Order: sequence, then structure tokens, then C-alpha cells
Amino acid sequence: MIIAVDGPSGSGKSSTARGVATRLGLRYLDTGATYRAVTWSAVDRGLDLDDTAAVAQRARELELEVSTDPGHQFVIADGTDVTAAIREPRISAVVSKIATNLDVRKELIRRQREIIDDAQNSPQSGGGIVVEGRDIATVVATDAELKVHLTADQDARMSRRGAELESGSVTAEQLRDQIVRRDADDATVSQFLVASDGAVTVDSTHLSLEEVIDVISRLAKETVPQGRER
Ligand SMILES: Nc1ncnc2c1ncn2[C@@H]1O[C@H](COP(=O)(O)OP(=O)(O)OP(=O)(O)O)[C@@H](O)[C@H]1O
Ligand SMILES: Nc1ccn([C@H]2C[C@H](O)[C@@H](COP(=O)(O)O)O2)c(=O)n1
Repeated sequence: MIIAVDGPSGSGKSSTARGVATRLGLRYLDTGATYRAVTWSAVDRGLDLDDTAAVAQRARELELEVSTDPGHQFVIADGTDVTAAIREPRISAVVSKIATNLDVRKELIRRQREIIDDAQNSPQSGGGIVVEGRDIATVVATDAELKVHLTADQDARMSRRGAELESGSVTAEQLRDQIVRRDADDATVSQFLVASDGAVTVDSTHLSLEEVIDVISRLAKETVPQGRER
């Protein structure tokens, strides 16, 4: 079983998808981490991020390992543990440049499908995987059994991201850049601002994280009734 979770920045995709996977004993893939890892590597090597050919070449050459264990997430790029580094504001500020590079997308979508196949075939998969991103239902796994469009209004998304960052470490303008500008750029290559065909919309604006996990876990069990709970 594949559960696809798409939606805008700060809607709660990562936390919710990880929570659903943990509760149902499934694997979990954060596809945004693959774009962040390529960004980290391009920045680390001092590449011109506007040089689309050089960045795409980096994406193809990068040795990348992304954990699908919801209880132990890590990302290794060319042998370096970049789990924390890929979340730094300097990476968030430029990751859309890499995510809108169509040759990078082609390579990373291929790798994401490989990771999904491997995870589903692993003995720990519990029969499925929760995959989150922007184009999972529409491109990466169009055959997903359950497609969720996770939303929240802009104020809620900005205040969640603000609470997450160290207080005083980010200005209102930087926060808006991380949510509003990034979504506008990312939406030029993926359709995640509206629900895709067959997707169930879950609006998390007035729901706690646990409530959103409850809703999606229930939908998963209705989709595959033998889905088990941990
Ligand atoms: N329903 C919720 N209520 C309150 N806070 C939430 C809820 N869901 C997630 N959060 C919090 O909001 C923040 C952003 O969540 P998360 O990183 O999961 O979003 P995201 O959609 O994956 O964002 P991005 O696409 O930018 O990576 C986190 O601090 C998370 O704990
Ligand atoms: N399937 C995906 C996943 C992510 N992106 C883009 C969107 C962001 O700019 C960047 C990092 O994602 P995040 O970790 O913030 O969820 O990657 C995408 O285009 N497609």
C-alpha cells in the first residue's frame, strides 16, 4: 500500500506522514529530503545554482541514502551525514532553485520510485509506505491507494514554522519567504496548491497533529481494511 501526502509548506506533511507510518507500522519517505540533499551538495561544492546542467549532473552523481524508518530518519550524501544540515535556513532559502530544475526532478523522481519499491519489498515494510511531498499523487506514485491533500491556512502554516525555528532567529520577512515565496516557486513545476483527482482533502488548520494522524490512519484502514495498528 502507498499513502501519498501532498500539500503546501508547513501544512504538516512530514510530521503527519511520519506519525501515520509509525502508528500503522509502515515505512515513511520524505521526498523533500532528496531535493534538500542535492541542494546541500551543490552548495557544498560551490556550484552556481543557476547552472542547471551542472546541478543536474551533481544530482545524477550524488551517492544518496535516505532512511525510510519513521523512527530513525537520516540522510547520507556522499558518505556525509547531512540529516541536520539540509534543514538549515541557508538550504531552505535556495532549495526551490534545485526543485524547479527539471533534470534534477527527473533524476530524483527515478530515485524516489526506487526507494519506494525497495521499502515495500523490505521485511520491515508492514506492507506499505507513506510518502510525502508535492507531486506524489500526481507524478511519483500515481497508483497510490490513498491520496491525501493536506492543507492549512497561510497564517497557521507561518505560525507553525515560526514556532519551530529558534525564537528571534528569523524575521517575519524570512518566514514569509520560507512559506509563501517558496510555495509560489515550487508550484511552477508541481500541482500541490489544489487537490489532485482522487485525493481526499484534510484541512489541518484547526486540528492538532494527533487529530490529523487519527484522520489519515482511519482513511488508510478504510482503504485497506486489514491495515493494522501498532
Ligand atoms: N496539525 C498541526 N497542528 C499544529 N502544529 C502542527 C500540526 N502539524 C504539524 N505541525 C507543526 O508544524 C511544523 C511544520 O510541520 P511539518 O514540517 O510536518 O510540515 P511540512 O508540510 O512537512 O512542511 P515543509 O513542506 O515545509 O517541509 C512542525 O513544527 C510541526 O510539528
Ligand atoms: N516531492 C517534492 C518534495 C519537495 N519538493 C520541493 C519543495 C521544497 O522547495 C523542497 C524541500 O521540500 P520540504 O522539505 O520543504 O518539504 O523540495 C518538491 O518539489 N517535490
